[in-house]
Amino acid sequence: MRIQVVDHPLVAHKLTTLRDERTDSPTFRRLADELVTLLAYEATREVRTEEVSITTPVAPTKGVRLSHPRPLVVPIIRAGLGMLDGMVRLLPTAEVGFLGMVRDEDTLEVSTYATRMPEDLSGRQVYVLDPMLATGGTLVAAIRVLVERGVDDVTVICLLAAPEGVALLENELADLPVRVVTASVDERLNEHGFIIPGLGDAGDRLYGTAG
Ligand SMILES: O=P(O)(O)OC[C@H]1O[C@H](OP(=O)(O)OP(=O)(O)O)[C@H](O)[C@@H]1O
Ligand SMILES: O=c1cc[nH]c(=O)[nH]1
Ligand SMILES: [Mg+2]
Repeated sequence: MRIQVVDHPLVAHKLTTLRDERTDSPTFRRLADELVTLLAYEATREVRTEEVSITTPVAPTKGVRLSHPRPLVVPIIRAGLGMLDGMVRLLPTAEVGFLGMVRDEDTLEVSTYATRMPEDLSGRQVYVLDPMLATGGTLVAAIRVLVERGVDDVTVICLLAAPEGVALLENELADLPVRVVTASVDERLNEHGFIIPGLGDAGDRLYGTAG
């Protein structure tokens, strides 16, 4: 597994406001959307392309276009939905599949409550969107589903990661073609499985359901 922390002043600036407890839901949604687009620019560096011949108004030339089949983008519902628009802004022709997953707040065990994706994903390149990589349980389960369906290239985009979650992915998915792109690897998890310093509960902050 490879991990890339995007080191860019605009990413750091937006992430700081996102973390701030005073940031309201509308601002949080907008910043998450903007951050994803910045992270996606790095995350799509290895998107599959093919050469094409075109003619400009003055001369023939060669260029590239996205290969077929197009990449599949999979937001992990619920919080990952807050990243979808920012991603498809860069990849407007991507196919979109959905995985609904939630972790039990006490045991931190993950369960899957919705799956809406093509059955056969043989040879597909996939971008998984989930703002938080905490214990890593959610992403390990999600990536296993994708790989079982034939996916051979997975890039995860998350806003924040914890070292514990990164280690779990490294251990559990060691032999799989997985790359994680994030704005930060934070210090640690607390006793409730929350990222420290983190940004709190991403789903609650996106959708105003805290408290
Ligand atoms: O790495 P993990 O320890 O598995 O935790 C990360 C998961 O927790 C959050 O989802 P949550 O279960 O709160 O669901 P929600 O998106 O519906 O709020 C977050 O969006 C991740 O999916
Ligand atoms: O810090 C965390 C950990 C898991 N899920 C969240 O939304 N936040
Ligand atoms: Mg949540």
